[in-house]
Amino acid sequence: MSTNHANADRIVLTGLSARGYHGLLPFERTEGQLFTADVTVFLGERGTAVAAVTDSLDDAVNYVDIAREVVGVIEGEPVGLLETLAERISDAVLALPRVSAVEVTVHKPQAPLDVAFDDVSVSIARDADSAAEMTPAAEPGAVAPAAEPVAESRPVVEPLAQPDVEPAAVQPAEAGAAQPTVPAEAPVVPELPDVPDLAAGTPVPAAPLAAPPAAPAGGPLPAGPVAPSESGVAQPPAVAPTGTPEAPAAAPVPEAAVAPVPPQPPVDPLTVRPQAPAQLVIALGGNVGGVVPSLRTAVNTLRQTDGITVTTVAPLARTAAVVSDGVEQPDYLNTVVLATTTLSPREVLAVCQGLEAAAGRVRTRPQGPRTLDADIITYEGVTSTDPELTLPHPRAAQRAFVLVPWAQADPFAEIGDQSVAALAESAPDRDGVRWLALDWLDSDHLPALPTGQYVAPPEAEPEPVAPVEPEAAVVPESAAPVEPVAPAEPEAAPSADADPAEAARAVPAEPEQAAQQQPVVPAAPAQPVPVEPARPEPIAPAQAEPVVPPQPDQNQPEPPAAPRFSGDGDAAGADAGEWTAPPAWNDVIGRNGRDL
Ligand SMILES: Nc1ncnc2c1ncn2[C@@H]1O[C@H](COP(=O)(O)OP(=O)(O)OP(=O)(O)O)[C@@H](O)[C@H]1O
Ligand SMILES: Nc1nc2c(c(=O)[nH]1)N=C(CO)CN2
Repeated sequence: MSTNHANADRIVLTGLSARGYHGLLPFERTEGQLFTADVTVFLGERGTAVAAVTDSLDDAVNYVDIAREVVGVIEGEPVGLLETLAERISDAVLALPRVSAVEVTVHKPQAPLDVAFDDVSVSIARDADSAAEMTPAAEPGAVAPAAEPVAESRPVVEPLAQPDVEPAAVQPAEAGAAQPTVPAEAPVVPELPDVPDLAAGTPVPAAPLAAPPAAPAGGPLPAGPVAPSESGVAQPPAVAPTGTPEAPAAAPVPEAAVAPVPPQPPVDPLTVRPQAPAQLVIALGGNVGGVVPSLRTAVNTLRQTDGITVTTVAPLARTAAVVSDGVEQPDYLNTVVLATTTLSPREVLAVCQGLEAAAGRVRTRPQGPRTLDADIITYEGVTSTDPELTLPHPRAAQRAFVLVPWAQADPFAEIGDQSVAALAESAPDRDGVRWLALDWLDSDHLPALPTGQYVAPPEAEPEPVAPVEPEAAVVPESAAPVEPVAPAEPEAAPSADADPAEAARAVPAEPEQAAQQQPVVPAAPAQPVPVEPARPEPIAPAQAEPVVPPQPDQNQPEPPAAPRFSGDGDAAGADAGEWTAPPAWNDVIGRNGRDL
């Protein structure tokens, strides 16, 4: 940076992050990884003076434009070196009006190093004059301007926080790799080995897991919370596990600079811990037993798990069961936990499976009823098609029972570049989201309705079927058309005093949508049903509490007949098949699923 800008007005943006495909290794070009840029933009002669007076963006440099330029370069044409990336960012920012100089630091925190490290970055400083002096034909960033003082033009590569790095492990990698567009003298500071690598290098797998070759997909995993080891930070997991990373032959490194590392089998990237805490989204749900205590226990366990930091817990949603086999199920309670983690993806999966086991989950069939389901929805920077751990979760983007609470917790969340909030509204089961409870973790007064099935009002005049036993009787709320479910705004969430009948009215309006959902049971039976308070799960947490039973609606008219419904996806009430009494809600919530 030129010293004449030292006191200049400036705009500073830090941590501008995007996924890029820069690097010398083939998998970096195919899988991509996180790049972050810090940019200090020095303003021209008048600095911010004019804008400060006019208060008009027309007289300012819009930081939105700066961010767009930077992210555009990161997401744009892949380059091999951080130096090149920094130069291109510098060029793009300098091209903005009123920018006189710029300082750029590019971070690559997931660089494929085979040692523990926090970050690697390249910093450059450029001013508009020196940029203009650059050879027009040259690739941006390819050639440092001759007129620029070396001290200013030379990229500074800063491997950070690497106290344990063995000298032999520090290799000129990106810098030393033959790059035709980079002048030989440019990157003189050795960069940590941005090379080797998944294929021939020695990334540090997560400590509790077996060595990479011994950690096949689906291999044994620790069944409970996992504490990260001090030294377990390793190369980033931004690699699809299905592809075998190629040997680094494509990234030639000077012979003498290569540490003698014996060839090793590829590492399963899902066993690798992130170098910086990775964003994590976990979905929790259950429809059997004491679901609320189970969910609370799961959240508390996550909070207490070393290597996981829970940042947000979404509202609790009551949702119609989404099933693939047409077999009816009680409604679910669902929530989503946002966290950061220093655990590897497989370690997080092990934690999730530990939560399920602790909740007494027994797998009956795929997507069957369960005391607790804990799925990893996204793990920052990791995509995987491994059936043992598919990331992002392959069905999450179509599941309102995940998307709705997730969007409540993070309105700007994205999955696969799509807005979670937008997906939530169009998800097929959107109308099956009956309500949300905001304070479900702490409230002594849970919404009146626990899980339990809900029957949509029959559409056609129901034919009498069989006399309905009072215990088994389930009563349609109304045979009249009902209002569609209101968008799940937090304000609309029922309070602890919510009227069960009110919630019961929240049924799908569309017959087709109703047909996609489970046959449902009225939440507010006309006659009181024997209600057992929910017994805590065996592993119930200290604050486990019985769920408030629904109150019968005394104003409810007697039903003319038991509702008919189809278990095979026909519209509720339109099926001529045998009517079966679904389990009353208290069967589900209070008896730990024994009657299912
Ligand atoms: N992202 C993921 N999160 C959790 N489990 C996953 C994930 N990807 C794959 N799996 C695997 O899925 C297997 C089945 O999980 P589970 O029994 O919870 O499925 P399910 O709940 O019936 O269906 P769904 O996955 O549609 O929610 C697990 O053994 C696990 O290894
Ligand atoms: N509403 C709802 N439906 C489901 C759920 C769930 O959590 N909520 N989980 C499933 C399998 O994981 C299948 N169906």
